[in-house]
Amino acid sequence: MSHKSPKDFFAPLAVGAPAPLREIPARPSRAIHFFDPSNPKMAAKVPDMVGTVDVLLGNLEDAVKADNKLAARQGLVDIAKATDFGKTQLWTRINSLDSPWVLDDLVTLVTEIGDKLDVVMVPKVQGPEDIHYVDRLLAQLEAKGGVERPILIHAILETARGVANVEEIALASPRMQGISLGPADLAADRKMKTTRVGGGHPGYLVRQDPVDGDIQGNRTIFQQDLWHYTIAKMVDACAEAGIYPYYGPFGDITDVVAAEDQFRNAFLLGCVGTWSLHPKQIEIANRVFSPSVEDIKHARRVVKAMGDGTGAVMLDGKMEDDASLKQCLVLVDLAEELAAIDPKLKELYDTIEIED
Ligand SMILES: CC(C)(COP(=O)(O)OP(=O)(O)OC[C@H]1O[C@@H](n2cnc3c(N)ncnc32)[C@H](O)[C@@H]1OP(=O)(O)O)[C@@H](O)C(=O)NCCC(=O)NCCSC(=O)C[C@](C)(O)C(=O)O
Ligand SMILES: [Mg+2]
Repeated sequence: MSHKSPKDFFAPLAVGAPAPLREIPARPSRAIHFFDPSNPKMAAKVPDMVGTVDVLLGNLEDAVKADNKLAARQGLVDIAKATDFGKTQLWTRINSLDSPWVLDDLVTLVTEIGDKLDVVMVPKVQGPEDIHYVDRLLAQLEAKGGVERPILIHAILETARGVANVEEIALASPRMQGISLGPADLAADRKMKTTRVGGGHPGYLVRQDPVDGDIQGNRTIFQQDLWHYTIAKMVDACAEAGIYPYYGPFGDITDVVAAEDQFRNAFLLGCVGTWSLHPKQIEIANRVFSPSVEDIKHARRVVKAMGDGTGAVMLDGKMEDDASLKQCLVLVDLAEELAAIDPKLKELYDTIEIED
């Protein structure tokens, strides 16, 4: 296998394309809100959603009817041209690389609205070769369209081969911004026997041992997380590459409680955000992926108690040291990033008083 030199890795892939970024900026992206630009009712809501959600994503792939593919592409161009997105990011999900639409998706979007598009989400990524293809094409189109900053790439992990190659995918290009779980396609590709879009399954469980040998007796069951292995693997791949992991879709729109649980599991495991498929999932995602007041209060106390950041101290009967401080700094840094774009959170975090 041939490797690129570090020098070439950070060189533009087309004459006239912008230089790749050395680091992917930590822009808040708690909810990536999906809309179908060919659906007039949804499209009409998008301008008013600016500022209420970190990312608005014009979806062109699955969930858009085949007959509406061209209308969705054009609808996204029209919305992007007519809207000032402020601090809200604009992403798209293009059609899959083996589809008849994807080439025109990329050509049209980059040349028409490349200056407004922050991230291109690529579905069903199988390996680094898929990222290399999009990488070169984006560079050519950026050069053609005079785009001045590189458009980033986000991969969806939704095939068994993609999961097997996740580390290589994460490291495939300096454009890689992050990776999301695609639980529905992944389940089908793996031949899992589920029929839901993300979330748990009541049959996937561990049962308490029989009490006094009574097998038929009342035994507590603990439902397990079907996605733990994949999310953990994705989080490690993203952390190694310096990019951002995301949960993905939770299809039971009415079950806001289980959606919140799934999102929180992902947050605790290292994800920075999730998808929102319906307006009511935005508030859940924004809340879950923002550190709580209690977390920030505790984190700031540890930072204060640790002084120069070395050694060990006792706080409330617990040992704190260099490593627990680093965990606290993850939360403190995230709170600062979020406060910079969310005035309500800034106010909330600013009013926290730290005890000794
Ligand atoms: C579920 C659906 C059909 C329910 O749509 P509905 O109209 O029946 O729902 P509603 O509750 O009646 O909607 C209330 C209002 O909100 C609007 N609305 C509703 N949703 C949105 C939205 N997203 N953005 C903006 N507005 C929205 C809707 O138009 C309506 O407007 P109205 O009050 O004027 O009548 C609809 O919400 C929807 O189509 N959401 C997006 C679905 C989507 O993008 N799916 C693809 C991502 S998941 C995926 O692909 C899997 C993956 C990763 O690939 C893999 O695991 O393999
Ligand atoms: Mg899918």
